[in-house]
Amino acid sequence: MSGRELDLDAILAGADEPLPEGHRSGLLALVGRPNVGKSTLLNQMVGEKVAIVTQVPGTTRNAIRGVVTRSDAQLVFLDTPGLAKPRTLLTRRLNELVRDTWAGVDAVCFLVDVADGIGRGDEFLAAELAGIRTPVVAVANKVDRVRDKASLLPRLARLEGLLGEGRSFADIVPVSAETGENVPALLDVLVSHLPEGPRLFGSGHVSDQPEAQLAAEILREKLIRDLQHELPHSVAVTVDEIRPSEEREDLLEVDAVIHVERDSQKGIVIGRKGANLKAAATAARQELEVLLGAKVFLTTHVTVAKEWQRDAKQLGRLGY
Ligand SMILES: Nc1nc2c(ncn2[C@@H]2O[C@H](COP(=O)(O)OP(=O)(O)OP(=O)(O)O)[C@@H](O)[C@H]2O)c(=O)[nH]1
Repeated sequence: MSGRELDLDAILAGADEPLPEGHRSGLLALVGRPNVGKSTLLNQMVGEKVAIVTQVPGTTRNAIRGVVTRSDAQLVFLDTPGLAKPRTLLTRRLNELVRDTWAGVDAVCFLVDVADGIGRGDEFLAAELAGIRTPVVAVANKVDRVRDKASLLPRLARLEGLLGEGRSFADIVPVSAETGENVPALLDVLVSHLPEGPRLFGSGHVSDQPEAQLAAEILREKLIRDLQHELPHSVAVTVDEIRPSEEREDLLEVDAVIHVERDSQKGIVIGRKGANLKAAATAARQELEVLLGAKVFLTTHVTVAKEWQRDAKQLGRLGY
């Protein structure tokens, strides 16, 4: 009968999996001029656990390009669009959004092609990256194509100075995305720049709209964080879709349903004068705006799941 019941189980099972102490997680922006090897690197990093995912149709600009889940860490890679020449008000605004994303992620992974050499496209991006506080890890890709290994050192030295005076890369890691050489070391370096925290995605479940799933998990994490003493794990969150607002082009609408098991838990989730729910929803919205690169309008609805599941007639009326 109700697929909804199964969904809840899957979400709760994934989110409750025990994680080792010191587990890290975070968002990373993958930045680099066209053809430097971003897709190749991502495929190499995610390996079999690949979760290359489609973009939310509409105004979402930061697609989740891949999720790397290890036993000790989870890395969520965002692909931000390229910066355009700031000729019009629109391109200026769009560039601002890209910069906001770079500022809001935990680390930026900046790829260059050391075989081809560093060019004006890289310099342009580096100048933009120099203005943010987020740690930037420079990845010198395509080392397999540099035949004369002695020439690698001056190339890396040039890369080192690229951010300009007073600003340096958090790390510089030479790799070959094609052969996989040194890619495990790069992953370790990236993980070292992430904060401690639980997985953003449950264990391997990636839906056909992973941004919606991630939105649900972010809100659940905020609720659990605030209410863990009163509400041990008996809360699930579902988001069916993220859709562009019909009224405002730059706005995404997210409707979240919070499922609890008992009426008493509903009161706890909502809190006095709605304070608990408001605090969790605000924190979740702020994180989602970074993730999706757009303004987010988040609505929440709390429902007592057990009662729904028991009442077959009611479920029928609701279309389950
Ligand atoms: N030899 C070699 N080739 C590579 C390496 N990484 C990527 N390539 C090749 O470089 C080309 C571009 O790689 P992509 O991964 O598509 O580059 P991208 O940065 O995702 O490109 P855009 O989607 O245009 O931004 C492809 O032909 C890859 O096979 C590498 O480490 N060594």
